[in-house]
Amino acid sequence: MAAYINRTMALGDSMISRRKPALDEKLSSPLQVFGQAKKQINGIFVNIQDYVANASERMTDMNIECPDVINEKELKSILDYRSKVKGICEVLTRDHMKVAFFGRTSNGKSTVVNAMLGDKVLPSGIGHTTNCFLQVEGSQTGEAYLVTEGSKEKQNVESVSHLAHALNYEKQLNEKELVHVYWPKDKCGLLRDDVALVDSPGVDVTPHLDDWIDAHCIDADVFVLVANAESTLMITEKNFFHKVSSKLSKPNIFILNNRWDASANEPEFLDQFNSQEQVRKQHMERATDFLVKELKVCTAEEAASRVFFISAKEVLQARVQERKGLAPNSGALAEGFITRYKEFEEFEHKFEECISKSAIKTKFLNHSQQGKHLIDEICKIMETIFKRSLEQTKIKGAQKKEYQEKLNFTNQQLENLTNMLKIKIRNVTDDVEDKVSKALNDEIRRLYVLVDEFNASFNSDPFVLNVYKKELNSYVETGLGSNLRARLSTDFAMTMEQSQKEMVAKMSSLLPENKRNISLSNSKCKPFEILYRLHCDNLCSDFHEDLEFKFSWGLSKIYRRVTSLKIWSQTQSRISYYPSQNQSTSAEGSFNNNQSIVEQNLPFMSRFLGGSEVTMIGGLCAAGFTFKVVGWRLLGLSIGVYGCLFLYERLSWTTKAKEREFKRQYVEYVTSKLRMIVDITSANCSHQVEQELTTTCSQLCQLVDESSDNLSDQLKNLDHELKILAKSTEVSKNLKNKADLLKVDLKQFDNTFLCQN
Ligand SMILES: Nc1nc2c(ncn2[C@@H]2O[C@H](COP(=O)(O)OP(=O)(O)OP(=O)(O)O)[C@@H](O)[C@H]2O)c(=O)[nH]1
Repeated sequence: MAAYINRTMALGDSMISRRKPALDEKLSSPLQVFGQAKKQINGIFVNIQDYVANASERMTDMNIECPDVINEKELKSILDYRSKVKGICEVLTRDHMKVAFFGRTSNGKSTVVNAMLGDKVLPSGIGHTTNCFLQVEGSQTGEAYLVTEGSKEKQNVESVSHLAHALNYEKQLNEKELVHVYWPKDKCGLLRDDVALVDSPGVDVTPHLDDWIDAHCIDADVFVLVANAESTLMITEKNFFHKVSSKLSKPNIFILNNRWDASANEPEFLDQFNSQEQVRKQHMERATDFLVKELKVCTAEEAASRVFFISAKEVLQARVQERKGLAPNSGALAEGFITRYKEFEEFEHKFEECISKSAIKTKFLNHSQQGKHLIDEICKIMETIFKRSLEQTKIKGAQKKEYQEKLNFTNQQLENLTNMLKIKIRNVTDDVEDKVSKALNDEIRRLYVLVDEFNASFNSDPFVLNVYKKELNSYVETGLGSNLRARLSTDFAMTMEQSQKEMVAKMSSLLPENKRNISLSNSKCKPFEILYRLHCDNLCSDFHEDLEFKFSWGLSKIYRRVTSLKIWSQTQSRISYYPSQNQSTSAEGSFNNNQSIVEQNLPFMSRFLGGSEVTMIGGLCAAGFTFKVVGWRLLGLSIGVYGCLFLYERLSWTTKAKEREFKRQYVEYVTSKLRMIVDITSANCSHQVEQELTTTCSQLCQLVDESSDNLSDQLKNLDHELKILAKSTEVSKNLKNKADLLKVDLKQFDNTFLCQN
């Protein structure tokens, strides 16, 4: 992102340093206008190239970071513009003004080129000397050399004779081929100002005029027809320019009537000054007609400044003299030399004006239009990206607001629901505790029925009895458990299911729609069931049965009964006195309580009465003896009946009776123990329910938390995307503004260099 910002700043800086096109008023030659225009459009295109390179980099980053804003097609267009601009820049650096010289052989084309260059650069002479196209242009290195077509080899050229020799050596050169002659720029003003001069073979020596035009004339800014003033315009010359004008729209054509010195020195003209004027007038009319009426390349007024009567030979000689430091007219002056020289200079001036204007138009108008079109296209893309960024910012902003509100609402609702569910869970667990407590008390009361139904074989042998006790414990535990389940499971399962459904319904309203189909992990396998952990083995670990025979009419028993009746009546009176304290105690419970009081006092009584049944019988015998005096018969009968009773009970003390007695003691013991754990068991069951419901609640809360976390993550992503969108909005806006500035530069260039021409 930092690189992204740096590049934005770099682009800003580069745009600040852009140059404003303006025409320098102090130019010495019209050719320099072309140079200035070239420099300025080059500068503009360098800025466009920087701009497109920066835009490409930024759009590539944007395409990666925010593909919704710029699509592949737009990115490709911008990337393609880089090569287009590069191509234009390359063409711009190569752009120069080009003038091509045509005419019949020996009309003096090479001499005219040399005269314009002010030096004997190209070979000239009688007969067909130029056998291919020769383009003279400025050498960047300051050296003189030539390069033949299709070759990159530089052949050094030291002088014109050397060049002629080199060209002769290349005899195999085709007349259509082009040889580039690079001549030091400092030796010639024209070359300094980017003018390339193209000499050609005579138009009368080739049948391939069309090929010539296609190969060498299409990009020429000015054509110079070098005619021979000693003769009239020939059909071959006219023919050639007809072809040129049919292929190019209004080519700039100059007609030079060369060898005007020779015409002036013709014997018949020497005494007839007027005749020379007539010849000039005749040439002028024919040339004007040719340009205006036949070729239709200019108006009659313009034609007056397109036809000249010169002597290239004289101008060349004068300029070579001047170059040598001699006076240009140091030799014998031919008649009318000054006038012809001045006319040549006038031609040069008109030519410079014409080629500069023409070249600016032909070379730079196209580039400027291409540049404007390209900038327009980029502007459109930037505008689209800007609009899309704003649109996306709006959408994402609204989305962010919606998510934020949703998150706040979810958190608030989650807090409210959690509090509500806590209360709900507390109510359910309280209810469960009450129901379990009630059901367990009921089962304890009905314990004797359960124990009575246990029908494993009983044996009073201690070892077997231990096994019997274990089995009975297990049986009671299972029986109690299944009875409790039968009474409570359906009710609890329904309560749990209803509570869980209620929780799910409430919590799912806080979840996204696609996640509302909740399946709880704790309700997957089987319905919830409470475990009643009674642990009868532990409860009865201290249980010790008493299976010794006890005579029911023994003295200790009688005493026990009497005492228990007395205590029972006392307890009853206490119950009636404190009824509220004993409301929950049943009659059976009171009885058991009384019994336990009796049992507490039993050891003392037993000691007092002799400790055993046998002792008591002995006591009775002693008492009978006392009653001997009362009557043996009555005493004997009583003893007999008492003995029979004892015998009957002793004989009735069978295994079955022991089993009954064992079960009675067991029920009595287990009942007391179970009553002690009623509260713990019911609390334990309610705790299981609470745990189950709390687990459900926390699972649901976790789901809601996950969805809240998702929302938070989405909010973070949205924040990030909004930051990128803000950048893309800023970047596209900046790039569009900068493209507008470049467009202004191009328009200003057009106004300065193209519209005024
Ligand atoms: N008197 C006179 N002779 C000229 C003038 N210009 C050229 N010549 C001579 O005409 C002959 C041919 O000149 P070139 O410059 O070689 O003619 P060209 O048209 O280039 O001929 P090719 O290259 O063969 O097509 C040379 O001997 C020149 O010196 C001129 O203005 N006056």
